[in-house]
Amino acid sequence: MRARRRAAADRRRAADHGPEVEISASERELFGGPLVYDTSWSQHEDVRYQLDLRSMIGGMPGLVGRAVGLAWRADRRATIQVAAAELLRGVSQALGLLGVNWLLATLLAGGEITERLRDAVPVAVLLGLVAGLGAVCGAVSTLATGPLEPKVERLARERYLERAYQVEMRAMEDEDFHRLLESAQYGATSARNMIRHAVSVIAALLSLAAAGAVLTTLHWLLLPMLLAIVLPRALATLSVARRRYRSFHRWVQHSRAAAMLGRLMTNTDAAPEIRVHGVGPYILRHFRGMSASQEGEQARLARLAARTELLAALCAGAAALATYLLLAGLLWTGAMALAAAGTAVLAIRTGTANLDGLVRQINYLHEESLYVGDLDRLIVESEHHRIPRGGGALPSPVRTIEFDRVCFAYPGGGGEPVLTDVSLTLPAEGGAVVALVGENGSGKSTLAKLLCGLYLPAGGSIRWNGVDVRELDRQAVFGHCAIVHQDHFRWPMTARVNATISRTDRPVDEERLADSAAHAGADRLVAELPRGWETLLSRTFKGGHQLSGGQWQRLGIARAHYRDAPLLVVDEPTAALDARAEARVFEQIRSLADRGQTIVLITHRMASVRHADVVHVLHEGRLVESGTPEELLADASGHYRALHDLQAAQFRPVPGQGPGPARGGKRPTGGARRTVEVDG
Ligand SMILES: Nc1ncnc2c1ncn2[C@@H]1O[C@H](COP(=O)(O)OP(=O)(O)OP(=O)(O)O)[C@@H](O)[C@H]1O
Repeated sequence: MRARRRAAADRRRAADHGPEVEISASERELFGGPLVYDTSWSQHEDVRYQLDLRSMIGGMPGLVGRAVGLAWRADRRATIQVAAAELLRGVSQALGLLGVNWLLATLLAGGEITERLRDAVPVAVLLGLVAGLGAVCGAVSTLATGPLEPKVERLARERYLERAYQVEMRAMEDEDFHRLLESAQYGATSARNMIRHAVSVIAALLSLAAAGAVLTTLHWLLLPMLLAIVLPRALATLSVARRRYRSFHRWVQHSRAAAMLGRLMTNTDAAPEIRVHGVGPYILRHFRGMSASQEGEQARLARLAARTELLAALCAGAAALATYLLLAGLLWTGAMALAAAGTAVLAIRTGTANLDGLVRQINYLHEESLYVGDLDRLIVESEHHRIPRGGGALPSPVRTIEFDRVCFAYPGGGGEPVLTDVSLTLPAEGGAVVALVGENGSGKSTLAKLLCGLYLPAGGSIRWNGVDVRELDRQAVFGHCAIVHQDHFRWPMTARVNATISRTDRPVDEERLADSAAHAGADRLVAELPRGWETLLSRTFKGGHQLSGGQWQRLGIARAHYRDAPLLVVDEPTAALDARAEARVFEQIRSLADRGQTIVLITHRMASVRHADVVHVLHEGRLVESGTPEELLADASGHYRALHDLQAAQFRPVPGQGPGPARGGKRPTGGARRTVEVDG
């Protein structure tokens, strides 16, 4: 017997949890097996279905209190307005119920009907006034909640964004911190949602309390009876919600993959292949296949929900029947007047009306509070990772920046050293081109980032005129530097913003802007744009314009020039430029150095390095050679020489083939190549 009961319980539980999600044929074919999405940023997927009735009721005051706290910080006046309006609405509901009781008692009292009607008029007027008060309170609450919600969201988002840009780069690359950053981004929207859910919860609770209070005044037994009606429905709502969330969790990868297939069909980049290679029907077939299995799951959930709700309705119905029998008994024995019984029926209906909504709202409130909790945690955590404020002023003028046995490893790099014992001195006064060369991954860009203060060394020190960078005001260090990067960011804004965003601390200087554009060879490009500097450089918006990679690169160079910083780091500046533009950039770099700026040039083009004043060669994170280009070339067994010779060899003529045509000429059918000497 017991075994049979246990088996039945197991079957029920299995039906509740649902079958393991089977790998569909589409999933196997398209993705090579079961999909597992990285949901590590969302730490709360499972919390939704851990919530039970007890923890829900216990946690409710804290949750509502938290929402009120958020609202209070955003707008005290609006918070008071909402609270007062909701409270008054609850009171008006209780008064309304009592008024109905009074009205019924007057109408059902003995005596002439005309007399009874006359007596009922003032009560009816009072009831109307109370109902009007309730309606006005509802309107006031809506009016105040409208602007309050976005204000709460804005404040929370501002806190988030502020912290996001004020932390060290190191933190941005720390896996745990980044996960928190991802998770906390939902905190602002959740804070806003909390206000809405909290207002609904307060309104429903007050309505329930009003009904409960009136029932208690009518007969003490009626309150437990109300709870007996309410409880099964509350439990059913929770159970259906939990089941839905559990299913969501299991099927999330499936539905996301199906949605992704849908998006691929409308993707502009994929559009040519979809048409020419006939990919459309193939994707559509798999989309249909993946969607069909989800439809089955939805049907299963609907069956279970129908069963649970029916069961709950049966229990609630039995409790309601018992309540009405009790009312009949009380009427029969004369323990309750007919008018009071009528009011009780109305109070029971009022009390149970918004119940499903109430349970759901508390559930949401709980869930949203977890994301708001993440935001709070981010605020605390980011304090530990914040770029220190204050610090010593930069020495003036900065003469040298010295790396002394600098070691560095990226937080996400598994502790692998990227720079080891790097010691070098950069002249920071009088103008110079300092080139950093080395193979891919040798640490050149990392060294440049340390130079600009984006990272602090893990070992050794970086000293500005002998002062450790850790003791300096980092904002001042940033202020001393400008960066041109091959992958510089393309701001989806106007050309003007793209060139001047490097100096937002002062109004745009038109003269300097024109000078920067000319310097970067971007002046003609801008003149040809449909709206010149005001042209929007983003296709996301109507009227936006798209630049080519090389054109973006020129704007990036103009941006760094516009910043007008004493130290300019140029990291592979010419990767997307044509040969003429490239030659021009290197000429400009030299002229900037001649005018007093220090240029740190990172490049693989050995031909451009020959104009540098000093070259540092990195190999596997170590500084292996330093010197002028001539000195380094003279060392036949050196790294620099090896890199140089390798690149020069690519331009030598292929044996047996004659010299190529003149620059810009057409290549003859014989396949001859142009000979270019890399170095003098
Ligand atoms: N943000 C990062 N997190 C973890 N590792 C990184 C990060 N950036 C770079 N690295 C690693 O550090 C090493 C040095 O990279 P770096 O970009 O400094 O080299 P590089 O000499 O500039 O290379 P390239 O010539 O290819 O631009 C590489 O092994 C790279 O994988």
